Amino acid sequence: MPVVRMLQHLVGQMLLQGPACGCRTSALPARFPGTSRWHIPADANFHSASLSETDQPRVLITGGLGQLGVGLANFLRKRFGKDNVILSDIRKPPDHIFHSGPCIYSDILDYKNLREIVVNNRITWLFHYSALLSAVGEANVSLAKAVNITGLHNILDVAAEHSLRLFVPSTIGAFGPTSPRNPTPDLCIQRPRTIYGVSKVHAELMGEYYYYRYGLDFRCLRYPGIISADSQPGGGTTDYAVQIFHDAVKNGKFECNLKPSTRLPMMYIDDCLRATLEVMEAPAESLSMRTYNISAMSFTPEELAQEVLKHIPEFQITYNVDSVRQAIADSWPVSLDDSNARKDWGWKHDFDLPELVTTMLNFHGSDTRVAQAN
Ligand SMILES: NC(=O)c1ccc[n+]([C@@H]2O[C@H](COP(=O)([O-])OP(=O)(O)OC[C@H]3O[C@@H](n4cnc5c(N)ncnc54)[C@H](O)[C@@H]3O)[C@@H](O)[C@H]2O)c1
Ligand SMILES: C[C@@H](O)[C@H](N)C(=O)O
Repeated sequence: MPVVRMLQHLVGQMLLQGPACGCRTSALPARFPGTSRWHIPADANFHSASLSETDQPRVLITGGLGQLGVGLANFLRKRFGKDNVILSDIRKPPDHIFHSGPCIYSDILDYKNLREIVVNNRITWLFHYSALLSAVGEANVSLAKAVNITGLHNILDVAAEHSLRLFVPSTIGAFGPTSPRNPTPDLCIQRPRTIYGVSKVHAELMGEYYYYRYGLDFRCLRYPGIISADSQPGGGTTDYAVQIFHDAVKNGKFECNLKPSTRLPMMYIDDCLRATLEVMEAPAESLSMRTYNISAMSFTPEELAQEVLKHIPEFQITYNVDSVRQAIADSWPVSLDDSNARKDWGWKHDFDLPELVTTMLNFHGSDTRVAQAN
C-alpha cells in the first residue's frame, strides 16, 4: 500500500540521517538492576553530553593505567581541571599517579559498577581506553573477546543511558590483508585477522549504530602505533618503536622483533592526545562521519634505527623476528589516508620522524650517554 511504503520510507530516512536532523528515532537502551531487558525511559534525552555551554565536561577514562591513559588524564586535567578527570582501571596505580588526581577502580565488565561511577560523579564525557592489544589478544582470545567486545557493549549502554559523549579509539589493526594498504582510506574493506582487529571493527560499527539508532554522541579515531616516552606499551605489534629508545639509551643496542623493512603508520603521543581532544571538541556539524583515520608518519625499523644512529653513533640493531607479530604487521596498512580528518575538523600532526626521535632521546637522556661514551 502506498501509505505503508511512504511510512517505511520515512522511518528509513530517519534511521539513515541520524540525530543531526533533530529527530528522535526509536526506543532508547537502558539497563536496570536485576534485568537484562531493555527499558525505555519516556523522558530520556540522548543528545550529546548533558552539560551547558559554560560547564566543563566531567570525564571518565577507562583502562587509564595503560600506555596512553595517564598521558590523556594529564592532558585533559590541564584543560578541564584536575578534579574533573577521573582515571580508572583494574590495576593498582603507582603512588605518583594516585596522588596526581582522582583515580579509581573500575572493571568495564561490571555494568553496575560503571553506572554507579557515571551517576555518582556526574560524568558527561567517557574515553574508553580499556582493551587487550593485538599481540596479547592473540595470546588470550577469550579474555580479548570479553574485554574488547562485552566490555564495549557495557560502555555503549552506559554512555547511551546517561547521554555521554563517548570516545572509543580504533586502530590501524582494524584493517586487514584485503584492505588497500598504501594509503588506507577511511572507507574500504575491513577484514582483520586478529581478535583485536575484529573487536575494533565491531566497536566502530556498534558505535556508529548507536549514533544513528539512539543519537549517542560516539566519536572514534583510528590511531596508528603510538610512541610514548614515559609509559610502557601494553602488548601490541608496534611496541618495538617504543622499546627501541629505552634500549638504545640504556644499552646502546636493540633486538627488534619485526623485519627491518616492515613499514607501519606511527604517531607521537602528544599528537595522538591532541587529536583525541580536538575530535571530542569538534562541533557535531563538522563531523561528516564518526570514525576517522589519523596519520602522522610511516617508517620501518631500519629507518628508525638510522635516525637513532644520528644521535647515538655506536647504536646497534639486530633482528629476531616474532612470527605472530610479523604476520600481524604484514596485514596492516603501510600508511593511512587521513584527508577527511584534515578537511572536517582541521587535523594536523606536529611530529615527523626526526622530531619524534629527538624528543624521545631527549626524554630518555641520551645526551648523558653520548657524552659518557665520548
Ligand atoms: N598504544 C597504541 O599504540 C594504540 C594504537 C591504536 C589504538 N590504541 C587503543 O588505545 C587504547 C589505549 O591503548 P593503550 O596502549 O593504553 O593500552 P594498554 O594495553 O596499555 O592499556 C589498556 C588498559 O586496559 C586495562 N583493562 C584491561 N581489562 C580491563 C577491564 N576489564 N576493565 C577495565 N580496564 C581493563 C588494563 O589494565 C590496561 O591498563 C586501547 O583501546 C587501544 O586499542 C592504542
Ligand atoms: C597499533 C595498535 O593498535 C597497538 N599498538 C598494537 O600494536 O596492537
